[in-house]
Amino acid sequence: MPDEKLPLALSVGDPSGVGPEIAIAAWQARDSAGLPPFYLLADPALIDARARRLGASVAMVETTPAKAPEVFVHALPIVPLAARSIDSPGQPDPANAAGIIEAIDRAVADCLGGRAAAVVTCPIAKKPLYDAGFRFPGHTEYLAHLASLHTGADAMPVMLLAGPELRTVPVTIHIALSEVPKALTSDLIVATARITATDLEHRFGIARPRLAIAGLNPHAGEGGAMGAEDEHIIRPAIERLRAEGIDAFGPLPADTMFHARARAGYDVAICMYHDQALIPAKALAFDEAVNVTLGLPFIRTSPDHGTAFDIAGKGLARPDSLIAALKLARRLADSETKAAAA
Ligand SMILES: NC(=O)C1=CN([C@@H]2O[C@H](COP(=O)(O)OP(=O)(O)OC[C@H]3O[C@@H](n4cnc5c(N)ncnc54)[C@H](O)[C@@H]3O)[C@@H](O)[C@H]2O)C=CC1
Ligand SMILES: NCC(=O)COP(=O)(O)O
Repeated sequence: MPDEKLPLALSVGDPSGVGPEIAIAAWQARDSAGLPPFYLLADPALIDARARRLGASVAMVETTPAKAPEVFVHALPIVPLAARSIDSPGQPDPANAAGIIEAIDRAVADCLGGRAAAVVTCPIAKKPLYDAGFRFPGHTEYLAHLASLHTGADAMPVMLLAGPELRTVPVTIHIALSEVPKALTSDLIVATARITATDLEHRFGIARPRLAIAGLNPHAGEGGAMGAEDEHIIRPAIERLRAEGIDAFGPLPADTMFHARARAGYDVAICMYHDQALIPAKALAFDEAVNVTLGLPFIRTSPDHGTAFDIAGKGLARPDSLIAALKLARRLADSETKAAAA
C-alpha cells in the first residue's frame, strides 16, 4: 500500500529518445501542472548534457528517494544509476541497454520496497534492447516478470490506454498481426477482462465497469461469413464473463464502437490486438492518454507515445502525456492508500 508522502519513481527510458527532455520539461512545469513529487532514475551526466543541448536552465540535485520530495521543490531530483548513458539523441545504441533496464529495475524495487508510491516509465525502443539481448517484448511484460521475481507470485500484465474520453485494452499486445488469430483464446480474453474489471473497480473507482468487447474480423465476423473467431472464441468468452457477473457485451464491430455515442455506453473497450486498441486511444488524445499496466502488485503508468527519435534533442517534444502519466499514477496511488485505510 503506497504512502501518500512517497514520491513517484520515474525511469529515464531510452536516453536517445525524448525521455530525458520530457522529464526535464515536466519538472519545469511542476507548479503550473500541479505535479506530485517525483525523482528521475538516470545518469546525471545524461540529463545535464540534454539540458545543455536544449539550452534549458534547470537545477538538478543527485539525491535519494527519501529526500526527493524536499529536493523536488527547488531542483529536479536525480537518483543516479550505476550504468553510464551515451547522449546521442535520435541514435539508439544497444550500449545504453544496461542503464535503461537498471532504471526500470530500480523503480520497481523502490516501489515494492516502500520507497516510492508508483512507477512511471519514460519510453523505451524495443529493437535496440532486443539487439542487446533483452528478451521481453516491452515494459508491460518485463514489469510482470519483475513483479514475479519480487513477490514469488505470477502476474498477468494487462495494457490499458486511458484517455479523457476513452479507455482501451489490447488482449494480445506486442505480437505480429499474423500471430493474433493463433494467440487469441477464450481463456486469454476472459483473464484479460477479469483483471480489467477488477482494476477499474478497485484502482479507478468505477463500480461495476461496463466492458465493450470488440470483434476481431470486419463486422464482428458477419455471422461467420468473414471469420470464425468472433463466434467461436470471443462470444463464448463474453458468455463466461457474464456468468461471473461481469458486465461484458459484444462482440461489437470495431469500426463502429469508438464514435462518441458508442463510447457513452461503456467504461472500457476490450480490443483483440494492439492497433485496434491504440489507434482510437491515440487518435482521440495523443497528448493526454496514459499507458497503465493493470494486474501488477504496484502501479505503473507511462506516456502513450514512444521514443520519438525523429525529434529527440530538438526541443520539440511535448511533456503533456508524461504529465498526465505522473498525475494519474499519483491519483491511483492515493486511492489505493485511502482504500487500505478504510
Ligand atoms: N511506453 C513505451 O515505452 C513506448 C515505446 N514505444 C517505442 O517507441 C519507438 C518509436 O515508436 P513510434 O511508433 O515512432 O512512435 P512515437 O510515439 O515515438 O512517435 C510517433 C510520432 O509522434 C511524435 N511524438 C511522439 N511523442 C511526442 C511528444 N512527446 N511530443 C511531440 N511529438 C511526439 C513523433 O515525433 C513521431 O512523429 C518504438 O521503438 C516503440 O517500440 C512506442 C510506444 C510506447
Ligand atoms: N505501443 C505501446 C507500447 O509499445 C508500450 O509498451 P510498453 O513498453 O509500455 O510495454
